[in-house]
Amino acid sequence: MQLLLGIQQLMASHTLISSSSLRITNSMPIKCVPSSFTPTKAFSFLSLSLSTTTTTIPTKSFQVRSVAAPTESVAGFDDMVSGTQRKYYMLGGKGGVGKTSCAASLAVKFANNGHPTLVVSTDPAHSLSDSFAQDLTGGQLVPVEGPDYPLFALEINPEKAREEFRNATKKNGGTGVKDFMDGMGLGMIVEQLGELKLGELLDTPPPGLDEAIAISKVMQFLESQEYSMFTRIVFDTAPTGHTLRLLSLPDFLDASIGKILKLRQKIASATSAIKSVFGQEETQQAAADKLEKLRERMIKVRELFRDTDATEFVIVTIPTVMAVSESSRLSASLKKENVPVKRLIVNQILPPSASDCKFCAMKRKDQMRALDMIQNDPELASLTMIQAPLVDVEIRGVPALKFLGDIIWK
Ligand SMILES: Nc1ncnc2c1ncn2[C@@H]1O[C@H](COP(=O)(O)OP(=O)(O)OP(=O)(O)O)[C@@H](O)[C@H]1O
Repeated sequence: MQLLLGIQQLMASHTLISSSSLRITNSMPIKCVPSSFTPTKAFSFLSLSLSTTTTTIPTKSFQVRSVAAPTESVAGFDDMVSGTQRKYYMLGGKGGVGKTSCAASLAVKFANNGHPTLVVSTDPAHSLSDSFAQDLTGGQLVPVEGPDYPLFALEINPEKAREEFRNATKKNGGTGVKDFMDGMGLGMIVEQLGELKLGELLDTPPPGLDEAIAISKVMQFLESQEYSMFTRIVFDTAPTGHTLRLLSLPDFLDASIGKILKLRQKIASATSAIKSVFGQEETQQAAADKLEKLRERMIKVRELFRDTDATEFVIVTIPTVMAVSESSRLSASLKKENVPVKRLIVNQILPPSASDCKFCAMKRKDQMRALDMIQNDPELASLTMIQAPLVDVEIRGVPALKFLGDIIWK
């Protein structure tokens, strides 16, 4: 009820804050919060003021300007929604900025516009269930209730996926092989395998590995008929650090697995007779096939990331210096890796207020500084900036996500 109230109130103010090109000024006649407030109360208070004020809003004083100066204009939601060929959207950024909320809102909007949509979480923290306020756990396709057309969610369990990977590679590069090879005087080959650092990778996997394997798992799913219906796939990715490592992983794993497979082929003839005696040949072959499949999928993941026709990476940030700095680094890395990035969502911007209290005035000033920083950042200034307001209640459930989606995706 409270959520609906907040949403209705925000809808009333929607015309004031929804445009990506609107500048938020302090000229609107909205009361500010009393000095003894908590942040949560403060924003409820703001929206309450929005709904109860009877003063005419001086729209003239509400300046319109382009906050970011995109070098090339980026088509809006009409373009994102057009066509039935499959498109992938990956949303990423610093932890807690609103990646899941933005990804879920985009998925709802696609589904409401007629696209059978899949939203996938590769973030080990998994907040899709919380965001949709529905149980979407289990690592399987789960239908999301609410949108007009089919929307399914998939929360990949990176732990489970990594375990499968570990089991497959252990048979080739793990201790079982080492003992076996040592016994045959072929220990130096194992040393060569050691140089590939695959064992190290599996014992202390870098955070991006989970993500890479999770996405590889998604690719595996997507090869199946069951998934062919989806024309839009939205990824809610793990925080920035994971994403950056993920980008370099397909190349690394591709090279490592490639070398392992080559080495394996080299020794295959020398050891096949012995292996057949020990009855291990079949298992080895099965493991090698699994590795080869993983490698093929890694190549597909790498290609997918760079496919400008099918993929777009959307950076989500908040107006703070720290988040903007991180977004700038993320944007630079994505560009370096040739991953298509066009849009930057600046989430949680303070809604307009006529008479800010000290706290709100400071906060607003701080946010404006961060927005200016974006304008002057060589990596971010060229992206199309989408501003999303800080809403007075948590965004949970399909109606709330639809509301947020209508503000962000235009
Ligand atoms: N514009 C907004 N107004 C108000 N609350 C918001 C807004 N955007 C996100 N939130 C809230 O902020 C919290 C974090 O959002 P979300 O889970 O989407 O972030 P995230 O970047 O995916 O986090 P994580 O990195 O932990 O996965 C949630 O409680 C969400 O409801």
